[in-house]
Amino acid sequence: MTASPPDARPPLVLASASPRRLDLLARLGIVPDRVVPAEIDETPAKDELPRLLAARLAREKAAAVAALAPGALVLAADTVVGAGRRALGKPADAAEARRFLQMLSGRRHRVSTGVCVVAPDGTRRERLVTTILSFVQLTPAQIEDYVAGPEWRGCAGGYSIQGRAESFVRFLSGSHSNVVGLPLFETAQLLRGLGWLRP
Ligand SMILES: Cc1cn([C@H]2C[C@H](O)[C@@H](COP(=O)(O)OP(=O)(O)OP(=O)(O)O)O2)c(=O)[nH]c1=O
Repeated sequence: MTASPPDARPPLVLASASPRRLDLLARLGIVPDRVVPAEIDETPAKDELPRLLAARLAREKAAAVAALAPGALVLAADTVVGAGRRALGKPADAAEARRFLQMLSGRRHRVSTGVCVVAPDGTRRERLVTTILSFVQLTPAQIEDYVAGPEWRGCAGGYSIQGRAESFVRFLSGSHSNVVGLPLFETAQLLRGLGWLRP
């Protein structure tokens, strides 16, 4: 009889260029074996709802990287800010970040993250997590000040809750890590469900 190898888990590939996702996984004690950012078109389809966009893009990122990483367990995510029916992705420039913050000021909005895992045998598991937030009314000076800094860059909705923008958040209901880019409770559940993480 041959003994099973000490760690028979497939290698984990994180399909993301986001340093936030790497940091969040580290909080679960997980260090991916490889990081392979997915190159996909993130343009929303016409009238696509924000949360459905997040789910679709996570699925597409996972599929794109799974095709490049046979034998691996691939984890991908996508975070979208939803202001009503409008999906706010990563602002292209400061002017767009300013418009996004004006839109979010004094309002309730949702942040949705799609998480998709593809196992080596092609099994796909997904979760879609939504957090509800409410921003205080921002003054024009607050918005200008924020946009003059670096924290809006690369962040859906033009803000980063892990920085100064936490002071804009009057109310949050749901997962905080979901807003930062990866809902940790649900991600751990997915990995446990596939037997990759111990129960
Ligand atoms: C709302 C919000 C978003 N974000 C980040 C999380 C995501 O990195 C980013 C949303 O863009 P995504 O397209 O989800 O991710 P990404 O482009 O950074 O990385 P990749 O596509 O390679 O996985 O916004 C924060 O860090 N803090 C916040 O408060």
